[in-house]
Amino acid sequence: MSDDFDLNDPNNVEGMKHVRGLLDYIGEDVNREGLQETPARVLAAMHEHFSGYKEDPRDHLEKTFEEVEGYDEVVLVSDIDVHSHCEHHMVPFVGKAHVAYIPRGRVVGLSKLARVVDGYAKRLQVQEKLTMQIANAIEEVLDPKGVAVIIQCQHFCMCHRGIHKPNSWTTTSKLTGAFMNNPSSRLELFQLIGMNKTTG
Ligand SMILES: Nc1nc2c(ncn2[C@@H]2O[C@H](COP(=O)(O)OP(=O)(O)OP(=O)(O)O)[C@@H](O)[C@H]2O)c(=O)[nH]1
Ligand SMILES: [Zn+2]
Repeated sequence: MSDDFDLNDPNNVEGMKHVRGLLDYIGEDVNREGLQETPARVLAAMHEHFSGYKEDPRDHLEKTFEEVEGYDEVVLVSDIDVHSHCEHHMVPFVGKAHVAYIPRGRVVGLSKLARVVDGYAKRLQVQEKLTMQIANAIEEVLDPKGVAVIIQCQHFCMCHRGIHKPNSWTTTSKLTGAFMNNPSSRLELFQLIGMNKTTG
């Protein structure tokens, strides 16, 4: 159990009651030994999974660096692990995000792009909205010459329940500025990502 989880906090007391209700709902004996700490563990896990509500991910992009000798080519951070939860079923969707931008005079710390992804992913989401929120944040704060966000995920609600298609992947993308308007920038992006995609 994480040290900062307070069993006596009224919010947590109430939350644990709800988890016990769900355990009862699925037919469990809520009093058996193995489940004694489960309600608290579930809440602590939810704090982690949904920590994004406590932040404005755009804040991560405020600090920038200008001493980059005028670098104005593609900056791509690829294969950023995504772990989010769909808002329809509250089950995970997991995969990768590729985030790129073309700077206009200043660059941002590379880790901050992954922090923006996490800040929005750690909420209840739909993949399309997650894609747009990341792209909009970079667009608004950095005002770059172009932004590209491509997300590829497996949705547990589609893979492990319902239609049961465990091999299905969902790809979403948002391209702006040069990535949208300039075919050679787009081609370069896809080559850098290794997707070899040549959408025209
Ligand atoms: N567009 C979009 N749909 C999603 C996402 N995550 C889950 N879904 C879909 O949300 C839909 C919810 O459909 P409903 O018919 O209301 O719910 P359901 O009866 O549980 O649907 P099934 O999954 O088909 O059994 C499903 O088709 C899911 O595949 C997402 O990120 N984007
Ligand atoms: Zn779902």
